[in-house]
Amino acid sequence: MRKKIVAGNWKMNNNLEETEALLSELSAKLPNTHADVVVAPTYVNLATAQRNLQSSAIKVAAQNMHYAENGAYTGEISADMLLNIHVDTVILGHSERRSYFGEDDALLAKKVQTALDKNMTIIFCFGEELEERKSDNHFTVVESQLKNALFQLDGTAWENIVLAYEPVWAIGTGETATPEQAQEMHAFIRKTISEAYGDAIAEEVSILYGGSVKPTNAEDIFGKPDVDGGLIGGASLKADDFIAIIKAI
Ligand SMILES: O=C[C@H](O)COP(=O)(O)O
Repeated sequence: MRKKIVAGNWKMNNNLEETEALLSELSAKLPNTHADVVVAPTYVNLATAQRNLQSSAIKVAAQNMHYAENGAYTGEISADMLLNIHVDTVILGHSERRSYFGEDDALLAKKVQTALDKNMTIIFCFGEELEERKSDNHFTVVESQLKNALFQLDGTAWENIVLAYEPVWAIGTGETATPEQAQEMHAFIRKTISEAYGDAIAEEVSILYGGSVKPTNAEDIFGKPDVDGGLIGGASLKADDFIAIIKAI
């Protein structure tokens, strides 16, 4: 049965002290849950987070990585550097990486391949912009994001991939996709995977929703059959909100 996952993407927030305080509050308040709980602090605090969570059920993920093994890539982080500090999960393709740092499908395909070569778990983000939804192109956009970055992989790769559908118009805006919009897109994503890889693989892939998930809407969104959890931004920075979202699953 596919996994339920609640992941917190802390983006460029929280200094060292704030990171440690949030981690200890989350550890202390973490409810019993069947879901995997993941947090993705900023790079400089990853090793600390990993150390502080050694005896916790909360997993640590990185927010990005480079595709190269090592070398002259100023400001970048490799898969081996993450694995060296025992971080084996990485978020790739977040819309902020795509729009502010020019990451396109071709680059993401390389990053995905490197992460898979290193046997890492990938939380792969994608989703349409507002104009694309308004012009009724959201299904086409999502399909092409998936096909361009992921559909060159063989079937076994999907064991290491978690999808995160994040409509860009819902990220940090307070405007959430309705549970029905999320379900409609998640069902479309699963059908698209099924057509390419077959039902068995499509049924096992966890598909998270991201975009203004809050304690007040989490239960309705997570209640939809093709929504397997969430990638949470703003609300994951407040322990009580994040815990409430975990409880909602
Ligand atoms: O990675 C998380 C998403 O960008 C969602 O962010 P948000 O919950 O602040 O809208």
